[in-house]
Amino acid sequence: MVNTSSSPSPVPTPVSLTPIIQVEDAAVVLGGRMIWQQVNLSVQPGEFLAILGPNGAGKSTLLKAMLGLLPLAAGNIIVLGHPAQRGHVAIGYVPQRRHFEADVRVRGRSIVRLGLDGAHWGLPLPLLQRRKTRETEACVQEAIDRVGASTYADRPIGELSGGEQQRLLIAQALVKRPRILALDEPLDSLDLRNQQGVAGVIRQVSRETEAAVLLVAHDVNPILSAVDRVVYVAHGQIAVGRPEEVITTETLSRLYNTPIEVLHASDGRIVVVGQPEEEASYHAHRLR
Ligand SMILES: Nc1ncnc2c1ncn2[C@@H]1O[C@H](COP(=O)(O)OP(=O)(O)OP(=O)(O)O)[C@@H](O)[C@H]1O
Repeated sequence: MVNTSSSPSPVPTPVSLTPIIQVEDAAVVLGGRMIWQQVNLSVQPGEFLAILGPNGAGKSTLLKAMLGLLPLAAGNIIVLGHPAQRGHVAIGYVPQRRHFEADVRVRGRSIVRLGLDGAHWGLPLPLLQRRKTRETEACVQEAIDRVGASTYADRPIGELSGGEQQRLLIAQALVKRPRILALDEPLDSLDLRNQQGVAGVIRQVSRETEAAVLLVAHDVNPILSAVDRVVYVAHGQIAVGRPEEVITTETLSRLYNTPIEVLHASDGRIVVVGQPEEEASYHAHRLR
């Protein structure tokens, strides 16, 4: 495994030295297959980490393991000083592929408020009866303002664009002022401008609130200027470090154990060439 803790050019250490998440020699097995193993990772408050890798590599699995949603086959994951635990109140989570159909009439503001009502892990449940205290509404408004959604927060969510819905879902995850923000492919299906916009919002939130961000993405390019470090998941292992340290021909070839070429386009984009199919290259090795 490549890990910058032993790299000659270490990642600048954020102000706090106490990790908010510590992953130690962790492994996950699903359906009799080793998804990844010997994973070591330390996340500091205020850090923005992108979890990258090909389809099926185990990115969502890594996020879910850190959220205590999946059991480990080996190792430990410590979150805020305790073993990773499902439903931690200090974690805001936006699961993969959530969107609202056009006929959903619930206002965006109500979707954000659900983050305070205990229905924030999973699809919104029928609206719970609750008292609209001034404090509650102030928290909801603060989260809406943070993601820049105040102009459309009172419209039915089903009428909003994918990018607008995504901002409101992030606001829902933010409403309890979490210390960790876990976002599974929040940029999926957005155009480039919206990807960069949402990434910028997340970056700003993390700077202002010191929340650690774990963001699963397929493409590093829209978030390149926002992230501190990347966690590249491939071939059952991870590589961790700054994008320019990890997304290199040398590191990715070592990770995949096959020649990979990393090209830099004239517009600054990074292109990874020769990435093997994850299913064929690693997961074909079933555990006995
Ligand atoms: N509950 C499960 N039981 C068995 N296998 C599973 C289960 N959940 C996920 N997997 C498998 O684990 C592997 C990793 O899945 P995961 O969703 O973490 O990948 P990913 O990198 O997030 O992929 P994608 O980019 O396609 O979302 C995949 O091969 C998937 O089929």
